[in-house]
Amino acid sequence: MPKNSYSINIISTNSLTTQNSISVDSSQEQANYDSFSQTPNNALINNGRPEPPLKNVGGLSRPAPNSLGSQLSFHDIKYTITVKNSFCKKAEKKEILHGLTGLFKPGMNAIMGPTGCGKTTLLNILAGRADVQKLDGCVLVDGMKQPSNFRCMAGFVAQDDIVMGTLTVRENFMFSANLRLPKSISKEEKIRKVDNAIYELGLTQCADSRVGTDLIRGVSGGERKRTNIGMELVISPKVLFLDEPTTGLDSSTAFAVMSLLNVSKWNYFDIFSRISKNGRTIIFSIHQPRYNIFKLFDGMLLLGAGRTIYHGPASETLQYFNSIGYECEEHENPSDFFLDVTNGDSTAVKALFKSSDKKEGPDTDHHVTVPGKSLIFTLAEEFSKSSLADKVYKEANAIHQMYITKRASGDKMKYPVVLYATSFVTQLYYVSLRAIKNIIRNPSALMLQITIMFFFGLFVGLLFFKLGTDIRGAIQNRTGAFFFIIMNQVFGNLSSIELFIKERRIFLHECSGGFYRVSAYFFAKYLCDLFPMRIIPLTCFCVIAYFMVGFQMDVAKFFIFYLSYCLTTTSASTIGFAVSSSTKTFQVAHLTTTFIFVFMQVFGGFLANVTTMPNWLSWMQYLSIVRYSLNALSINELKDLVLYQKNGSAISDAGEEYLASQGIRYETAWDLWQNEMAMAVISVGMLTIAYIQLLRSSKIR
Ligand SMILES: Nc1ncnc2c1ncn2[C@@H]1O[C@H](COP(=O)(O)OP(=O)(O)OP(=O)(O)O)[C@@H](O)[C@H]1O
Repeated sequence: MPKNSYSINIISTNSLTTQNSISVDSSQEQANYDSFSQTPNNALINNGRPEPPLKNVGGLSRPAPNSLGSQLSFHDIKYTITVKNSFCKKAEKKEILHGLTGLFKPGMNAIMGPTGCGKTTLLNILAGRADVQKLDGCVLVDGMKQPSNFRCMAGFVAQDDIVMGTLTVRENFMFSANLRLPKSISKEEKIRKVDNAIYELGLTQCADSRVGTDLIRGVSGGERKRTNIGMELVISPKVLFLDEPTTGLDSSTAFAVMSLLNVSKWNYFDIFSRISKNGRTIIFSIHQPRYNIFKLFDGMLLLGAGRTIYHGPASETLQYFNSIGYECEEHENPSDFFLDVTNGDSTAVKALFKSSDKKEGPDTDHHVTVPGKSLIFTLAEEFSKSSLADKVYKEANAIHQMYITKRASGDKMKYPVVLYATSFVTQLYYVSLRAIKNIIRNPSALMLQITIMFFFGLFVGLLFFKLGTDIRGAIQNRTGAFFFIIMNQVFGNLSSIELFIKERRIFLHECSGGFYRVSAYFFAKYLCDLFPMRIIPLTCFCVIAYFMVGFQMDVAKFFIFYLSYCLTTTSASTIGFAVSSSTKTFQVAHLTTTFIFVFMQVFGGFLANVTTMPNWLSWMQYLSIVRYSLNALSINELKDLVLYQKNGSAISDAGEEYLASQGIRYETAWDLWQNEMAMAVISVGMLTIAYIQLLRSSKIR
């Protein structure tokens, strides 16, 4: 027997039972399970060559009936997207998945198929992460309607690694455990779970190394992938979804990762205590796994152009294809063979020629001459007619029928809804802690902001050093200083646009995974940006500039100056937040925010006198934070300012005269405070927009 000959090997001795939390009698349950499990005798497939049985397909036996995993069934799933190929063309509807039905049980369930066949789309649907507007059909979890927040209960490892690179592996695991495990679990228990995860995932060596970002070298690709998986395993979800977990890994690392997942069938984190040997449900999409990975699979769904080509026990796949006339060559990897079959090329097609005389084989000419979709269509039809499909569909339909019957009889059959594991305050605390760690570990942005403000304060101070009270330049120089200060503060806050764009993927992933509420993330990010990145640098600037320039030496006036400056900063930065939470790209956010700031500058009162503007245009000054800021600073400084002529005579109302000429009302305290209020209102308004946009984006998938 050649070492590398592949065949399906069947376990027949293990107790083939399943968990099924819907109330079916045990015989029915056993029957249901068996239809999805391996055939009881060693099968002779691979063109009839006998193979010794695998000791253990998947390395482990089937999970016990009281398994910790869930059973997911999906019924007539259709997913339709709207595609607009060009600006002039009308949008067209495109169906990606064409009425898929099936079920996944505790164990390792693979979704395979060529690129673009709809694996990720189906995975997202099963994980409750797909856009329900585009979805037709239903997904049942343990025979009950999938709750809308199912994504909070299940683990999901995305195709691209999404993990905070500035934190260490351990810190990332702790972040997940602290936010997603309930309060009832003690701190010590959480630490134990994290330690176990680190140990079991083989991350002990790099547990205290940073994961790494685009700029900072961190752990290796395989360790990064395992960190992503660990973030989900640490909460021991009943169902774990993984989108192409082996992509980008070398074959032995890929095997190591998949073997670890296979272990998790056995109630991953109880593996030491051996409390139980119950399995979890692991569903993943995968491209072309090597043979020893393929051997780990229990269930398999092979897709082609959104249709089912095969669905059933992984160990029966080759047998099935053999039965319809496709033969896996002796040294060929089954995964490559499946792709060849669905793509209609290479060895699979050669096999077709060989098997063309088979009675039940497909129409060889048809396959060879009509590649692509029609081949897929034929394969899908072939499967739908098979006895295997009959078994799977019967089982899935029985679950669906039971759900419909129970619902009709008034039983809501709702899956228990799990809300967030932690409170708003806890979430705010941990997200803030992470944000602060991020700033401390990547201090260049903060240091740059403080340094720029420090030097800019010095520059303004030197340029307008000790302005004095000589009437010839006092007012012009003061308004010039205000211009510098306001423009510096407004445009200096362009950096705020990166707040929600930079971490957008992490936010969407974590929000979908039930780490935190949008509000907790929003306030944590805002507060952790506001104080270190805005308030500290501006305080530095204010103190230097105010005293060097020599504005009026009055405590109240200094604090009003400081407040006006704070409000200018916050309103400018919140405009940046509102824009950045509404767009996905940095360039769009940058251009939009710059445009808004320039527009505000025009109506700010420096470049054009707003009193001389036509009415239809001058109202725009009320949208300008530059205008409010200038008004507040001017009233604060120029009111009650006594200036002196060359001959030494005092002029007490020169400042007021200037204010009047600019259309700035200054008589009452309200005239000053209404400008401060306006900036505060703009800040709150922009924060509200930013929050709503973030909330919206967390729901768009
Ligand atoms: N939002 C979308 N807009 C346009 N096309 C989409 C969208 N979502 C999915 N598709 C298309 O639907 C098909 C299935 O996509 P999906 O990502 O599910 O495939 P896949 O099997 O996971 O592919 P891969 O293996 O390359 O990751 C592809 O042709 C894809 O281009």
